[in-house]
Amino acid sequence: MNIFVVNSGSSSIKYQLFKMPAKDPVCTGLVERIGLEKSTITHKVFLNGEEKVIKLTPEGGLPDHEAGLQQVNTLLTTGVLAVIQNPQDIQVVGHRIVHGGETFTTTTVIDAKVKEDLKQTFQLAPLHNPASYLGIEVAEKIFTQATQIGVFDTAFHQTLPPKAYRFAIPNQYYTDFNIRTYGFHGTSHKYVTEQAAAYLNKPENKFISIHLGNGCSMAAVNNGQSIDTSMGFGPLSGLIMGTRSGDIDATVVFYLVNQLGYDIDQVSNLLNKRSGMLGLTGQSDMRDITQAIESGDENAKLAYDMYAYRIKKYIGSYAAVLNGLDAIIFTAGVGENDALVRELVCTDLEYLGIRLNKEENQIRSKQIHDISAADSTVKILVVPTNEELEIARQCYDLVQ
Ligand SMILES: Nc1ncnc2c1ncn2[C@@H]1O[C@H](COP(=O)(O)OP(=O)(O)O)[C@@H](O)[C@H]1O
Ligand SMILES: CC(=O)OP(=O)(O)O
Ligand SMILES: [Mg+2]
Repeated sequence: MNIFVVNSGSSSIKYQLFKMPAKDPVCTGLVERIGLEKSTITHKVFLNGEEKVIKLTPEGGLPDHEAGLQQVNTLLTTGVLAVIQNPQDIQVVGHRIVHGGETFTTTTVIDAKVKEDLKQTFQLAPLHNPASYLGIEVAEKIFTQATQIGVFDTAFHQTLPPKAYRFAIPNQYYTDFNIRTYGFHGTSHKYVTEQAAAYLNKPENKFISIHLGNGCSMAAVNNGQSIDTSMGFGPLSGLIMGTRSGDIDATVVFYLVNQLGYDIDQVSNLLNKRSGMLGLTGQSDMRDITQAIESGDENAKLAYDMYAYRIKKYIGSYAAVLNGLDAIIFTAGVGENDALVRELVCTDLEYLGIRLNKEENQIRSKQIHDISAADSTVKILVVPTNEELEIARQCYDLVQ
């Protein structure tokens, strides 16, 4: 079964094509800088164990998601590296959807009613859900024979107990307006904790999963069930991220509005798009910020310390709610690649039984990698995430 997985961001599309049940993708790709001048498409095809890469910079850029996916369709269907004959060969398109709200608690076939309901979630995840919706509309036009399926970041966190997901505001805000913690990156937290359980041969386990990409979140996972997580009602709270503030006292919002005259859109723009590492250092990509540290930039150093300190506080908190700890898991772009972040996080956590092997920490690997010292009672693992594979699996299970 040909399952095409689409992970639409506000200015990017990640995709993978699977011939399920095989778990290795036939091709993968990334469309970047949609809506800007220098859009790029990096398309990789895997043929007999070999990787062939096509890099495109379309003339005049890619104005929108439709243009991006149309180009991807051309790459899939034409030339010597074509992987399907025509778009009708795709039976399922699996979409990553960040926020499912109260309505979508599990993997769902997308029809007109679902699309209507999805619009209600736009203001809950303004950076993400409108882009996913666009991705669905475009995929419907191109892959006309395919069943479109949504896989929600929030679904894995449905097991949170009320004491973790409720806010201490009057009950009516929960009962009437569904204001509660939902949690995000669930597909990734699920995937990496399952991988870790298999790797450690520990079906019963207490794990802390640390997903550090552009968006960052942590989850306390007990025997495969999420019991607490750092993102909340929307994907803004918790850890310090590329451009998002993470946890911040709500009093700051009142002050911005009442004293500095901000309107609410300006506050949202500030906290979602201009804060986090970008606000602290002027850059949001950790590779650039590491370079700044190397050239002696004090702001960059402080920002790294703050970033790691926030993660450390959540590790302490989740070790407490789990009442024990078998492993902490680093994943996603920063978690998998940034040795300095991992070292800062793991320093001075001996009390919890966390001891890093600094040499192993420097080694890059595409496989699961144990970076804990021999005397660490808690395993420290780097587990490459694969949200697209997890989405493909869930789609396959649903249509089988
Ligand atoms: N080699 C690297 N060293 C440090 N950070 C990296 C490296 N490669 C990627 N990153 C970080 O990973 C981030 C992207 O992570 P990713 O999981 O792809 O995020 P998203 O899915 O949210 O776009 C980049 O913004 C960058 O900060
Ligand atoms: C939920 C979320 O923050 O997603 P991303 O990391 O892809 O921005
Ligand atoms: Mg991501």
